[in-house]
Amino acid sequence: MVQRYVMSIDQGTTSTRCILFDARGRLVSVAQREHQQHFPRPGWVEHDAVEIWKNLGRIVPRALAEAGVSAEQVAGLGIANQRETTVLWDRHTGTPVGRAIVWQDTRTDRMLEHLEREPAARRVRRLCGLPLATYFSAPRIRWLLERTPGLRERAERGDVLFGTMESWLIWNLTGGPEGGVHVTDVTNASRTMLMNIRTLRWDDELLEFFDVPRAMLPEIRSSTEVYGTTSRVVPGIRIAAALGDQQAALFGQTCFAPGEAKCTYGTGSFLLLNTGATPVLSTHGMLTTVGFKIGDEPAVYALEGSIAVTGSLVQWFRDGLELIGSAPEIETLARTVEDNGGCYIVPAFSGLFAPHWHSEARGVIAGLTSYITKGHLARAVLEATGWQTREVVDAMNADSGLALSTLRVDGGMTADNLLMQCVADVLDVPVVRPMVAETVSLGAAYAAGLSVGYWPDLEGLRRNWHRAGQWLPAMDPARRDTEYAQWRHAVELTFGWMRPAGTPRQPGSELTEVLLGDHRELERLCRELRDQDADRETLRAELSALLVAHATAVERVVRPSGQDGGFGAELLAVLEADPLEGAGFDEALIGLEAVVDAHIRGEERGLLNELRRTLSLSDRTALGRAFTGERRRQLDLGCGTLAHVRENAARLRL
Ligand SMILES: Nc1ncnc2c1ncn2[C@@H]1O[C@H](COP(=O)(O)OP(=O)(O)O)[C@@H](O)[C@H]1O
Ligand SMILES: O=P(O)(O)OC[C@H](O)CO
Repeated sequence: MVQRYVMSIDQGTTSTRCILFDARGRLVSVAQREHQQHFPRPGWVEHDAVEIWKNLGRIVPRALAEAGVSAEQVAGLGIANQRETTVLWDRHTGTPVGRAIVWQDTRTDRMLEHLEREPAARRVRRLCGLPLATYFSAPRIRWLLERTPGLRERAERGDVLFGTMESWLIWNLTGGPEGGVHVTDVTNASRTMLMNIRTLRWDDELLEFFDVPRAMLPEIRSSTEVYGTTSRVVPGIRIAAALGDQQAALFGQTCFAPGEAKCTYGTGSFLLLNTGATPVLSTHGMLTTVGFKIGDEPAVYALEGSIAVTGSLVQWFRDGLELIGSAPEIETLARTVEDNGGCYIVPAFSGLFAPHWHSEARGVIAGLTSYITKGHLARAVLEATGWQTREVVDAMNADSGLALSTLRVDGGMTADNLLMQCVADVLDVPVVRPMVAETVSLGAAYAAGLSVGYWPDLEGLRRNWHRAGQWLPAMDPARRDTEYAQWRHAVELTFGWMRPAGTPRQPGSELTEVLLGDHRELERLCRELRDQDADRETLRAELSALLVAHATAVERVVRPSGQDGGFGAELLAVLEADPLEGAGFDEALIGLEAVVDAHIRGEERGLLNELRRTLSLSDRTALGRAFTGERRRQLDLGCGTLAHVRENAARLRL
C-alpha cells in the first residue's frame, strides 16, 4: 500500500517551514527558509510578501524530495501563519501594495489615539474581543488606505484584496490572478478587529469604525475544510486547514478541552487557554480569540495572553548588541553568573502587550551599576521572558477563577533549559514539553488530517502527545516575591515614554475639556437608557464602562481617592436588574442617575475651576493625555463588566 502523509506549512515571523508528518504524528522531513526583516523606521517592521511566496516555492518541493514523497501521497495540506500581519495586493496582477506590515509594527499608534476618542470606540472590544492596539490588522488597513493615493477607490471596487499570510498563500497556491481562492479562517479573522467574535462574520459596525471596504475582505471559513487544490508550486494538493500559528500550537498540544493551556515561546510568546464554546470577555487584559473551528461544529474559544518580545530580545542581544554569536549562547553566557546582579530588562520594543496594553511604552534596562557584566544582562534577557509569562498567567488565573496547574510549552526558546527552569520557578508550577517541539506545524497537520479523514478524531490525536521534558519549581518563595516586585517596578518605568509632558498640545486633550466631554456622554447615556425602546443592554454596558473608566482615571490621574460617597452599589443595582424594564429597573436607574448627576455638578463647580486656576495649559494638556491613556486602559481591561464591578464595588468612588 502507498504510504500517505500530511503536509504543513508554518509561515512564521522569521522563517517559513514545510514539514511532512506520518500517521503517528512523526516528523518525516523538513525544509525551511528565513526571510528578511525590514525596519525602515523606529517602530516599523515589514516583510516582503513576494519573498515569502517565493520561499514557499522552494521549500515545498524540497520537503517532498527529501522524503521521496510525491504530491499524490499528500493527503492534505494545513497552513499555520504569523497572525495580524497585513498584506494588500492587486487582484489582477498579484502584486502586493508595498511591503506587508508585521504584527510588531507600531506605526498606527497616533491614529489609534484619535480613534479611541470616538464614542463608538467603547463598543469595539465587546464586538471583536480585542483592545484597540497597534497589534491588530484593521488599523493597518486603514493606515494604508489613508496614505496610498487611489488605494481606497481600488479597494472599494474589489481590485485590491486584503489578507493575512494564510490568505495570501492560499490565493497564490490556488492560481493567484487566475482564479485564486480568497479565503481566511475564523482564527485568523478573529485577529483583524473586523470580525464579530460571536457571529464569526465581518461586522458592519467594525467595518464602519475602521473605514474598511467589505469588498477587499476574504471569505471567512472554518479552520478545517478543503478550501481548494493547489495549482502552483506543486499542483494537486488539497489545502485542507488553516489556523493562526498560536491556535495551531494549541491544537498541536491537543488542548482540545476547556481549561487546557499552552505557551509557545518564539519571536514573541503566546499563552492560550481553551475556554470552550462561549467567548469569555477578559477583565484583566487578555484577548478573546477563536481557538479553532472544526468544519460545521461550533467554534471553540480561547483566552490569550500575547507577549510581543521574548525570542526577539535574544535576537537583539545577538544582532543588535552582538554580545553572542547564536541564540543558544545566551544560556551559556547567563550561566557564567549566579543571578541577575539586580538588573532587569523590560523589552517594550513594540509597546507592552498583555496584560498592560501600553502602546506608548518603550523598553528599559533598570538597575544598572558598574557591577553588571554581559552575563548579568544575559540572565536579565531570559528572566524577562519568565516574568512576562508570570504576569500573563496571573491575569489568566484572575479571569478564569482557576489556578493554572501545569504549563505545556513549545517553540524555539524551549531548547533553553535555564529559561524553562526560570519559567517553572517564577510561575511555581511544573512546565512540560512534548516530544514534537514543532507544535505549530503539528497542529496545522492535525487540522488538515482531520479535515480529509486521515485521522479519525481528536482522541486519536491526544494519544500522540508524549512528554519529553519537565521542569519543576525550585525557587525560594520569598525570593520569588521580591524579584517579582522588582520586575513590576521596572515595568512601570516603561509607561508613558512616547508621550512626554511638553509635547505639542493636541486638540481635545486638555484635561477639563476631556472631563466635560465625558460628562456630556454620561448624561446622554442616562437619557437614552430611560427610553424603553432603546437597546438597553448595549447602553447599560456603555454607561457602566465609561462611568468606571472615567471615575478610575479621575482617581488615579487627577486626584487621589478618599472622597466621600461612591457609586459602586448604585451601578451594581443597575447591572444586576433583570429584566431591563419595569419598576425594578426604573428604580435602580433613578438611583444611579442621582449619584452621576451629583458627581457631574460637584466636579464642574469645584474640580474643573480649581484645575483651570492652579494648572498651566500645558500641565492640563499633559494631565489630559495621561487621563485619556488611563481611561483607555480601563476600558480595554473591561472595567464596566458585571464581574469587575462586583469585585470592585466597595472601591468604586466618584
Ligand atoms: N537556546 C535558545 N535560548 C533562547 N532563545 C532561543 C534559543 N534558541 C532560539 N531562541 C529564540 O527563539 C526564537 C525562534 O523560535 P521559533 O519558534 O523558531 O520562532 P518563530 O516561530 O517566532 O519564528 C528566536 O527569536 C530565537 O532568538
Ligand atoms: O510567527 P510567530 O511564531 O512569531 O507568531 C506570531 C504571532 O502569530 C503574532 O500574533
